[in-house]
Amino acid sequence: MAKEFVIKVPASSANIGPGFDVLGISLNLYLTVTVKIDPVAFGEESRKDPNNCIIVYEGEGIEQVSLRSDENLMVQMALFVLRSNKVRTFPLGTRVSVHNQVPLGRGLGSSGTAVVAGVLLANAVGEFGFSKQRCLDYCLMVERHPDNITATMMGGFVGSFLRKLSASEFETVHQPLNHLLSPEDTSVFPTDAPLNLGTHVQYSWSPKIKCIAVIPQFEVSTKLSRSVLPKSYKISDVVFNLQRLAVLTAAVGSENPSSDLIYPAMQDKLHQPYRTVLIPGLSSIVSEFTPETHPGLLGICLSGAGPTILCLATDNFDKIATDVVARFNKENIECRWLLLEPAYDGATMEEMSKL
Ligand SMILES: Nc1ncnc2c1ncn2[C@@H]1O[C@H](COP(=O)(O)OP(=O)(O)O)[C@@H](O)[C@H]1O
Ligand SMILES: N[C@@H](CCOP(=O)(O)O)C(=O)O
Repeated sequence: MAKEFVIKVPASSANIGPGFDVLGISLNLYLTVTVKIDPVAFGEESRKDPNNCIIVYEGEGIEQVSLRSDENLMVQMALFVLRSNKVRTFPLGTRVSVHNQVPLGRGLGSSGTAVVAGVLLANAVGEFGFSKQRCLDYCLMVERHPDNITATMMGGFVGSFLRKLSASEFETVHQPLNHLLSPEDTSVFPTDAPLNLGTHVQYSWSPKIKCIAVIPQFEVSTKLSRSVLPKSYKISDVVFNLQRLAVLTAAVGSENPSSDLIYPAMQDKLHQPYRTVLIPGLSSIVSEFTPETHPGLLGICLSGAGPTILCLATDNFDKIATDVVARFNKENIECRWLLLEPAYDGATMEEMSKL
């Protein structure tokens, strides 16, 4: 029996200034995965792969993403979920065609899209019928900051936290990633993901607010960008962020969003100041661009772990974006920019046919 389905997963921008590892918004830029399971058409070819999975890829990341099923993050993630549920490989004749619009290593949550797509892929292939909440558990085993993943999966503007783990859950969750994703012995099924690892809420977002993403032409991996952060913080810096976080989450949902509230509420002392060493121009950009210099601008911050800059605005999108690009150009950094909106549906899976 042949089967076809399409998985569509939006990009995300995490942190939004003060919400480090807490806030995320899904954006209408997509990783789209078309899956065909057809033993007659693809059985012979898929047999060449130890996991019966043919991967075809186009779009962002084409030069760097591995097409081997045991090295590709999305497919590794799907295999982890399949094996957690006692299914060793994909069905014979599985062909996964990826079209990716999400640039890699730019702070737009590409790894989150790959992880979420992988879990939905396994859910569909294995016919497990997991809810999105259960799918999140598998994602949060691998990405231990819930901000991107939760926004990408659930859609819209989202706040989230991870729950406290028992000692045995801690061991399950914190095992080395290669034990989970590239196990040496594929005959041993991994311990299943603990239940309800993440809790989230979806906040209101004014339809007047658009997201300008200014995307530099260089990559900063999230791992590197987290390595420059301090191990502990001054209480005054933590309080600075908490105060702004509380105001920001309500201010962006207002019918008439106010830059008087949003601009100062998007300031941060927990991650951006430390990441300036990796992103030339960052500290000037987030301080020099204001609602006074650029009417229509509501607030400006680093997107995720960077290097993309996120500007929230209600007007003058071209002017704001091209001026940020010009500021990066002064640092000899080329950029492109996109005008984006929240992707409210989050990740979706549509079954096309079952023949
Ligand atoms: N579509 C994809 N398919 C497979 N792997 C991907 C895909 N997108 C991202 N990745 C993996 O995620 C890495 C980037 O993740 P990360 O450093 O967290 O940056 P980002 O800010 O884009 O999430 C890539 O180097 C690659 O290993
Ligand atoms: N809170 C994380 C978010 C990383 O987002 P990404 O889009 O860069 O993967 C962080 O700031 O490290």
